[in-house]
Amino acid sequence: METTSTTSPIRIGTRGSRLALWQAHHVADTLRANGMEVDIITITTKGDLVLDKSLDKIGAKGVFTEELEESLRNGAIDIAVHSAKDVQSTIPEDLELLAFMEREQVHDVVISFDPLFKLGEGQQVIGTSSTRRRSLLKRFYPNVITAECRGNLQTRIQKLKDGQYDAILLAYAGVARMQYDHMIAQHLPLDTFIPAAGQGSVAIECAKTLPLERKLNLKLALDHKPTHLCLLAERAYLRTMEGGCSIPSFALATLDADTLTLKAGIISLDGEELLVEEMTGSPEDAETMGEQLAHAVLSRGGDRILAEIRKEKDS
Ligand SMILES: NCc1[nH]cc(CCC(=O)O)c1CC(=O)O
Repeated sequence: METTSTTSPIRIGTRGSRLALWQAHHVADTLRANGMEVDIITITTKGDLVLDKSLDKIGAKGVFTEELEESLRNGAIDIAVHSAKDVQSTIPEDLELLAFMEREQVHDVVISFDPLFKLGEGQQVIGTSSTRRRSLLKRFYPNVITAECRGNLQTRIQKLKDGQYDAILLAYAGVARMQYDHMIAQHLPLDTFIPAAGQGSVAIECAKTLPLERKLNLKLALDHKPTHLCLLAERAYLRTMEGGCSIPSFALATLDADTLTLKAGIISLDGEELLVEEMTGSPEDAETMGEQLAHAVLSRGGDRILAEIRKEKDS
């Protein structure tokens, strides 16, 4: 077979979890469809190894990304594939986010072996590892008991099966990609369970030194412009909040014709205080909007909520 590519195959670096591999294969398929040759290289990260600690306790930024970034630097891989949600808000100076792939539905879902399960009915133990989901549960379903649930999707579902929880909360995107749709008991509404910045999109990272022609070809094949614009706004919000994944903040941008809408906020760990701000503007101003919205949230009490969260974490 003849190929249009005259250079060496694109080496795609990925974590080894099933979701990560799905994402890497999604990238590989898309690149092949664009006439490129690819190799997938699996790399184990700290986030995959340390399963007995809650993510906000491991604390280090980028527990899922560090090893992949090192491989970009030393040239072992050309691109790294991440869940956009797991990419820290500020990436190292020598690397860049080249592309964001078209976003899957962005909401959270309730997963249970009981198809009739409904949040808030009776005594329920809900598994989650995200401070955002835990805080939102406390606010909107004050009677549920939340329990730590870490690990990759298969591990979490196994824990659910073992009876550790009545249900768990997950991102729809991962559930759909792993074909666990049949276990969805409830779809959580976007107006209350606002997702984490970047949820549902796949991010492509590379070293700034990757040859320009290669970068352009990759971007052309993989980048979804509307998703990219939305993620610029959400990530600027996250960066300005200095949130990281351990802070219960959330941000969701949507693009409708030529109007970008950004809704974002923060919630206290006990769920008592919820701040949500919304803003519309031009997609050209995506990053400025994220920054402005963060400043609005901070000045309206978000700074105090953040300080309290940091104090609780340090104690
Ligand atoms: N932090 C783990 C993680 N990173 C991305 C996803 C789901 C898929 C996505 O949002 O792209 C998940 C699991 C979850 O939150 O349910």
